Amino acid sequence: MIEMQNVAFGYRGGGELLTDMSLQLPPGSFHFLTGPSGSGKTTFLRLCYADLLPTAGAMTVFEQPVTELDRDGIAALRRRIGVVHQDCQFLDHLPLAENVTLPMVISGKPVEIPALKELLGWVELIGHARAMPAALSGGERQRAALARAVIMSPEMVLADEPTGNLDWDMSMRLLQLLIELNRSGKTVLIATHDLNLIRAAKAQVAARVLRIQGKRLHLAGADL
Ligand SMILES: Nc1ncnc2c1ncn2[C@@H]1O[C@H](COP(=O)(O)OP(=O)(O)OP(=O)(O)O)[C@@H](O)[C@H]1O
Repeated sequence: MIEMQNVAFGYRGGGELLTDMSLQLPPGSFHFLTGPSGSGKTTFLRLCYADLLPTAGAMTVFEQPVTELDRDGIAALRRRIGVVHQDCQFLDHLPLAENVTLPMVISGKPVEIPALKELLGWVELIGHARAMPAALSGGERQRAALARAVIMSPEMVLADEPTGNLDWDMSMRLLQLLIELNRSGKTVLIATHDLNLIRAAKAQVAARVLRIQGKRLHLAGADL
């Protein structure tokens, strides 16, 4: 699903932030990505959904070499990936339901109310459909962001510190949703610094852990 061979990335004007990364993320797999603050986790996720392109090496997403895709190709690739951003990125003047359905509206797809209700029910936000983003708790925001990430039925879900500001119970609720998505066949990749979250997940799914250390990507051992 994602394959990297000796991939490197550096922001313009800086040196290499990530270097010599080789990796295979098979379809249906569940991975965590961890590493110190500033090590490049968000950057790595952005490479995965072709928001950034490698500065060296070979990388394919859904078997397509990302550096050879044109704008339409990249847009088509992104439609197959749902992203939960670190800061949720809601439009503050739109109620929750409109924020969740935004990807459908943008791509010109009709919003089917029963499907929307089912999705909001799944994330336990039916009663908050008309709430404005500012009136939501951290956990509600993250669940709404997850609903928005999966409304287009992506094959892969990437989440950037989805439990960053949540208490343990709320983190577990969100983790459960991500595990359910994986059990329904979706490939899941979660960036987190929370080792307890990783341990809790590993008790339930065959999750593997990638760690960024010293600009390189390592597959962590079974001890974590
Ligand atoms: N658009 C950008 N232009 C230049 N440098 C950037 C840009 N975005 C991030 N960086 C730098 O790249 C490095 C890695 O940032 P990134 O956000 O990927 O790390 P992270 O591991 O996700 O951090 P955190 O855990 O704190 O969210 C940081 O030093 C950051 O300042």
